[in-house]
Amino acid sequence: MPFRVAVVGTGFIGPVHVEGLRRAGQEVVGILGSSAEKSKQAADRLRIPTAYADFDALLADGDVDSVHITSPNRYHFDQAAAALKAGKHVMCEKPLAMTSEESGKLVEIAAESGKAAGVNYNIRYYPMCLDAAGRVASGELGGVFHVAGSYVQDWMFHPTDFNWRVLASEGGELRAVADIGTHWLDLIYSITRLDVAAVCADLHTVYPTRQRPTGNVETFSSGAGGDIPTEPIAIDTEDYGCVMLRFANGARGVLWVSQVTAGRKNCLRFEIAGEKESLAWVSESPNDLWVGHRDRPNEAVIRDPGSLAESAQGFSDYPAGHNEGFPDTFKMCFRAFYNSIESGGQPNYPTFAEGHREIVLCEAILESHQEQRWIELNTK
Ligand SMILES: NC(=O)C1=CN([C@@H]2O[C@H](COP(=O)(O)OP(=O)(O)OC[C@H]3O[C@@H](n4cnc5c(N)ncnc54)[C@H](OP(=O)(O)O)[C@@H]3O)[C@@H](O)[C@H]2O)C=CC1
Ligand SMILES: O=C1CO[C@H](CO)[C@@H](O)[C@@H]1O
Repeated sequence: MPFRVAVVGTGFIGPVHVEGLRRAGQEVVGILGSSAEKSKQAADRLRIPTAYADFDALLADGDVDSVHITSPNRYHFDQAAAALKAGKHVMCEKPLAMTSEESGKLVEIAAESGKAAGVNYNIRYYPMCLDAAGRVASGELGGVFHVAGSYVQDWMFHPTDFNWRVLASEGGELRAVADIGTHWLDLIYSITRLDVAAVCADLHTVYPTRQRPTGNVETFSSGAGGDIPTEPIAIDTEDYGCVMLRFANGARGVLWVSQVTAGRKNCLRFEIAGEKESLAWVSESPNDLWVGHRDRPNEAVIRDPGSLAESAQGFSDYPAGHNEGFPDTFKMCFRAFYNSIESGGQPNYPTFAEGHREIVLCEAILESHQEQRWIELNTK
């Protein structure tokens, strides 16, 4: 029997969850938007049986086993806590909450509930990222020397580009680092299993003032431009960040994030230098993994379900040459989540504890920037 799932949020990523859930074999039974009218429109558009009038109606629906939260960040804590307390499994979008106080409480609430609680760090589920993790776990790479990479976009490039994320009150005190940087940090953790022991950060707001349209702007829709009426608004979150990292094993790292780099639509890159070889991957060509050698020719590995690392088996459905991409990662993350619930085994998905760790890291990054010094994290 499929799990019966309700999705919260009808913007950019809510429908991606609906599609991913269906492709993962689960049943989407209901949807909630920011109003009864928005719920109804989304239910009609996406062919979902129930449109909820409000969150209480969703919680009261005994047909719902599981809730996927894709509302803006500031709602995550209340909605995830209430859903767990109502006996539902929860898959919440990243970042898990606005502060580590909230995310820490969510970890406790999840444990008390006995329900499954995951955070949608979907990028882990690109098959070549899972394959990279398998290579590191098998010892093929040897110990990690250092890690470098970036997550770069251009959808905030113009001062007329606006979204709720640019306001700390809506998305949290950190923007580029929390919104996309935590994907990179989570991915590197999932591949190397190395904890970050200290951070040193430099953040920058390129546009301290933006033009806010007087109506709502959905993620990745075009910005204000044209004739849409706007008002100037002070921006209290960063467009850019550079973070130096020290890992618990002594390895070093550097992460660069930007939401104002023209032409980079949604580009995550990493390069991991190990004792025996290096690995590199770019989300713009996600079916390829580069393996670098000093004493023999480098390798360009093309995704092929038959030759993926053992731990990546089952997370790639299409033969080599039939590319898998962004929507597939949602399907695979949800497959991992629901398979783990069904099997009753250890979580094989990004947990609330891992989502909490990202928020702790974000706070250390902000503190480092504000105090212009290295900040150590408790890695015990
Ligand atoms: N893992 C990934 O790859 C991605 C993750 N995300 C994460 O997903 C979340 C949503 O982002 P995104 O889809 O881009 O944002 P959007 O603004 O495009 O969508 C948010 C949706 O939530 C609705 N909403 C607002 N308040 C509520 C509420 N109280 N209850 C239910 N729905 C509500 C909004 O309605 P209305 O428009 O009417 O206000 C809108 O439909 C964020 O946390 C973001 O970080 C986003 C993109 C990619
Ligand atoms: O998680 C995310 C990944 O990239 C998006 C675009 O796809 C975001 O900006 C976002 O919140």
